[in-house]
Amino acid sequence: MFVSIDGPSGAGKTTIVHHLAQMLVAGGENVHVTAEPSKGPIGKLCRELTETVTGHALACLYAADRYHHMENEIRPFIEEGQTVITDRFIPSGLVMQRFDGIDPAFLWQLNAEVDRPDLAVILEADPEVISERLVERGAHNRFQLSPGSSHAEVHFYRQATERLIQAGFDVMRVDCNERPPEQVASVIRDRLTTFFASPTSNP
Ligand SMILES: Nc1ncnc2c1ncn2[C@@H]1O[C@H](COP(=O)(O)OP(=O)(O)O)[C@@H](O)[C@H]1O
Ligand SMILES: Cc1cn([C@H]2C[C@H](O)[C@@H](COP(=O)(O)OP(=O)(O)O)O2)c(=O)[nH]c1=O
Repeated sequence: MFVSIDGPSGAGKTTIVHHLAQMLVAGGENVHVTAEPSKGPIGKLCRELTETVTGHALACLYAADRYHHMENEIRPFIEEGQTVITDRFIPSGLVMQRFDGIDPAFLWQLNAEVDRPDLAVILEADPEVISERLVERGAHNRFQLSPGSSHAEVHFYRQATERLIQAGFDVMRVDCNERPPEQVASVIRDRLTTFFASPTSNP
């Protein structure tokens, strides 16, 4: 089982991944939590270079990290029978580099050969809500610093989500405006429980 969690900065990805993993482990699942940029060599480069490298070069670097992450971490853990949850995956790749003006069709092509998650969760919240959370938490990157960045990110996410649905991804959109993180995580856990119960999902 492979689950990705994406959504605008401040929507709650890292918080929800933590709660979801705890809930699944408590329910007896073997869970491996990971994130992008990954902890691998290309992910390390991504982290070092996001503030200074832009545009197509950065988009290619994040895509390279994703392919390497998939081959060297995600697939092996899935093959071991673990449930892999990643904090950011393809949807982030379709969204973040748009801040540098990259064409969504180019981003789609760059990510076209990446394994699809069994469930791509998109956390949704209004721009006003996430920008408030970001002020409280602090910005993590240059994309979160410009005024109106939350509005732009929410808009890019809507477009990316529509594209994923159109391409046949199993997308779960979760409203994170009002619900506390534990409740968001339990809504996702309930959806995953239906996967675990299905005879084809756990060979
Ligand atoms: N559902 C929620 N309701 C209220 N606050 C939340 C919720 N989810 C996360 N937060 C808070 O919002 C901030 C951003 O959360 P974080 O998990 O870092 O988001 P992301 O990883 O999407 O950038 C943190 O301070 C976190 O405690
Ligand atoms: C996966 C991915 C991440 N990023 C960037 C966005 C962030 O700067 C960084 C991930 O940082 P992170 O700490 O996950 O951001 P936040 O918690 O605020 O959501 O990587 C991209 O630009 N493209 C990508 O494809």
